[in-house]
Amino acid sequence: MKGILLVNLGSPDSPEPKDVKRYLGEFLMDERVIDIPLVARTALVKGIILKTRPKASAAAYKKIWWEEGSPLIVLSERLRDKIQKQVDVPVALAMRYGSMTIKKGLQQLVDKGVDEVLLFPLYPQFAMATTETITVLAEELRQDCFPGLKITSVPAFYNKADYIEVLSNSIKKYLEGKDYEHLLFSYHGVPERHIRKSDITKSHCKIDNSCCITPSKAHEFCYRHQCLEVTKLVAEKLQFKEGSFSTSFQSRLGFDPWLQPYTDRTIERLGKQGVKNMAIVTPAFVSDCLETLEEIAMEGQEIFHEMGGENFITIPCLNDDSEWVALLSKWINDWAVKETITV
Ligand SMILES: C=CC1=C(C)c2cc3[nH]c(cc4nc(cc5[nH]c(cc1n2)c(C)c5CCC(=O)O)C(CCC(=O)O)=C4C)c(C)c3C=C
Ligand SMILES: [Fe+2]
Ligand SMILES: [Fe+2]
Repeated sequence: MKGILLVNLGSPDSPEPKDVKRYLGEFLMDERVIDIPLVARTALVKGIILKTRPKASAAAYKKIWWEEGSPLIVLSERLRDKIQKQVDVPVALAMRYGSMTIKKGLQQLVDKGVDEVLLFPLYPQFAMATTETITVLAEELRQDCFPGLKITSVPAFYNKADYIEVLSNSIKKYLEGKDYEHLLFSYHGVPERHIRKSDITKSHCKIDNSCCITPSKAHEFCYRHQCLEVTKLVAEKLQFKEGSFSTSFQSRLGFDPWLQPYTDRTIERLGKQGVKNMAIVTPAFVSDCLETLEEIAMEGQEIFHEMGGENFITIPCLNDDSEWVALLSKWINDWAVKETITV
């Protein structure tokens, strides 16, 4: 029997510093997130980051935490439940980090008689820290704990026409009747080094103005290309005028160069340039989370107001939007019934 495992990033068990510390320890010790040798990673994460960051992160989590739990987890559960109503195969949900492990998710499916799993990383764009870390861990678990299981992974779906349509519709619906001069597409950043490491040609990605718009097979695994492409395809679909939208990257950590331009500096610049009304959308996340609800909707808004901006519109992620649920259910049904994955 077939079954689906949806996988999102994860959250701490609670917004208390001890739970945030445990969660960040697992997250940041992932070699596909902080991709330096183990000894240096351990020294950096355990010796420096985990000594100070959990307290500050816990304070941020407390500002956005819901009565039912972490927004990212609650919204992912709502998505799973709605999809389950539209597909005939069992749907489970797991998180790459934290207590809702991929191992538990696979076990839930196996307990229901599943022997063929569609592994669905809930990330539109490929990155070492998104799709790759999930598929690698799932394969390790299959070999170690579930040798009889067949696992098929859904690749990044950033350029699929039906995904772009659903995303565009949600942006359009949310902005209907609202006044704004500029729409910023803000994606989670990654260190530039990650882009070079994922370049399968080992020569294409220069992280300049041209590589990501010059056709290359590197783009199948280029996070920067895939982010820029989502902006381009949505802007084409919604017929945005040149100059009325742009792309930036948020949530950088540490001192290495990360993808630019940075979101906080872009918001600052827009405010300084006299933009009074801006909107912001965050298409690297399918569920609202700390990075959208705190970093963008709270901190981003504060920066904009300090720079003289007046109206800051944050567009929700796709969350459990009905068109999004219908699209994911269609992709799943195509796989379960027709043996094909259209994504
Ligand atoms: C597109 C998705 C994500 C990528 C790529 C990504 C890369 C990445 N992240 C960090 C460090 C942190 N990220 C944090 C939170 C966080 N990150 C993502 C998604 C991506 N991260 C999400 C959805 C969240 C929110 C989780 C939630 O519970 O709501 C955090 C924790 C918060 C904080 O202390 O700032 C850290 C740290 C690195 C180093 C990285 C590298 C590629
Ligand atoms: Fe590129
Ligand atoms: Fe992150």
